[in-house]
Amino acid sequence: MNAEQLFARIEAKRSFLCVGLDTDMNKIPRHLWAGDDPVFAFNRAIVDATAPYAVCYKPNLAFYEDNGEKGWVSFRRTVEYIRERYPDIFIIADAKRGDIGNTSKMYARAFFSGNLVDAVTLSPYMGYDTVEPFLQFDGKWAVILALTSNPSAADFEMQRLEEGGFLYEKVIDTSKEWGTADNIMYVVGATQARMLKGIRELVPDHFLLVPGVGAQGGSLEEVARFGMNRQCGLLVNSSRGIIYADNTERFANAAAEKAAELASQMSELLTKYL
Ligand SMILES: O=C(O)c1cc(=O)[nH]c(=O)n1[C@@H]1O[C@H](COP(=O)(O)O)[C@@H](O)[C@H]1O
Repeated sequence: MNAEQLFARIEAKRSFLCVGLDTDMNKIPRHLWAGDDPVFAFNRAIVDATAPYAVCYKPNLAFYEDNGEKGWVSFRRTVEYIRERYPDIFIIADAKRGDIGNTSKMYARAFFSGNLVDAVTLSPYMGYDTVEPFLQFDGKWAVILALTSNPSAADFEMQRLEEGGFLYEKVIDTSKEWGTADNIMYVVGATQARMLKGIRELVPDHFLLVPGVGAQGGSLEEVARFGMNRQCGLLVNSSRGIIYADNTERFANAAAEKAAELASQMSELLTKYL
């Protein structure tokens, strides 16, 4: 999928919502625990309920790896289910990988061969050869961490450089030359919305993955005001705020309501800023 196709899907649904599948066994409703794969059963219900409002799903690998071998099976079943039932929906494996070229090549194959997912989140701090293998797959994306939503973003990303600017700006400015706006996206936390104005000067055309609305307190309105471009250019993620809206038997309906609420705000913001 390229940027134009992604934008077409955003326009069709009037939503730029990414639902984060950060599925924690301890937080899913008890009645699901008895089945053979409770995580998959939960994800399937969440996906079926939220698909009308979402253009993207983002399973975070940590939540699957925590369950060992079974976790990897739940992850695979989830992405295969989305592919089969909702082939238009973009899938990001939130794995935050990044290693020497020879190793990154294996990570890229693990996620992209067999069309498992469309994109993988990557840490850029080991440089070009960590990202390059992910750019060798047609239609696939590297999602590079730029300015993250966590308080500790101040430790490195927000460091001022002697040459001027912040380290995250250098990361964006350098790495944008490695690929194009059709295969590189940047992560910018919604809690950093005001910095989006400067980021848009560096990458006016790139898509940005923006987590941090909902549970982390970021403002959707500010994200759209400072970050939207001509092709929307935003995928805004919410995980806990949607998938754990309720932990009774009506959890999927509650998730759908939260997703619909966000999508309706997004529709208004598309009208206002696009
Ligand atoms: O790469 C990410 O997705 C990510 C980057 C970032 O800066 N902040 C951030 O919260 N995330 C991820 O986005 C999701 C946010 O989840 P909620 O806070 O529950 O909506 C989690 O999977 C985080 O790991």
